[in-house]
Amino acid sequence: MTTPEILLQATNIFKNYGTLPVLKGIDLSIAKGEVVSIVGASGAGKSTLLHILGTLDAPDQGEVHFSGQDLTKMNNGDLARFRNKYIGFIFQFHNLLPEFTALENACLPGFLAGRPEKEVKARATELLEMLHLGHRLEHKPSEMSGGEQQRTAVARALINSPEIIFADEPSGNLDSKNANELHEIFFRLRNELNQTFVVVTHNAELAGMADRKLVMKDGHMVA
Ligand SMILES: Nc1ncnc2c1ncn2[C@@H]1O[C@H](COP(=O)(O)OP(=O)(O)OP(=O)(O)O)[C@@H](O)[C@H]1O
Repeated sequence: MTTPEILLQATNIFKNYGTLPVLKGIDLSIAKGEVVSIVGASGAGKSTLLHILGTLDAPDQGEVHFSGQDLTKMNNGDLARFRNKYIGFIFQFHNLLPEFTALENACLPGFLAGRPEKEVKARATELLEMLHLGHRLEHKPSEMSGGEQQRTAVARALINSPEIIFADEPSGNLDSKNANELHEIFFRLRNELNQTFVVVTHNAELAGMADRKLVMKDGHMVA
């Protein structure tokens, strides 16, 4: 058996909000092509950890290595470029821009990366079609269902072919049918594209489907 390629490694992560200790020495590593779920009670520190792993926030102490680079040593400009190129995000509330269509929303990170417009639009169209949104390209978020909006956010997360996708309660706002469809998409993307996912979820079914389930309690990883 070949050793899995470690994509992301976090070591001894600590984070306080003021006097509140939230992360108390977290170690974890994520291999390429893995779907890892992070579960735990409300307030355990899951979102805080996800934000640090995704470079949206910095730890007070500890290191996050991505393909060997120490992200905690990068300046903000380099981090923003790094994030745009290598990381995709999916949040509970899709965070789509209301005045833009599905196609335009999905294109945005590609435009920010400075890629050619034609190439980005073609890829966004392909992704939206793959996510069964070919008939919704010109619809604005308010003209789409919750499931359609969230699938648009998936296309946006995938547009720059990120190495890793961080999802924070991605199905928290969906009914069970749309939630199941979204979960199936994650595993299809993993199986077909070897896409790596780290998913914070309260959905027991999704957490159980993951290759590994990490459990957080009071700022510690307990399993
Ligand atoms: N920006 C912030 N400023 C101050 N405290 C914060 C901030 N963000 C989070 N916290 C606190 O840190 C703790 C951990 O929050 P976090 O959102 O990481 O938990 P969680 O495990 O994701 O919870 P949930 O399942 O409810 O989303 C909580 O007590 C929260 O109130």
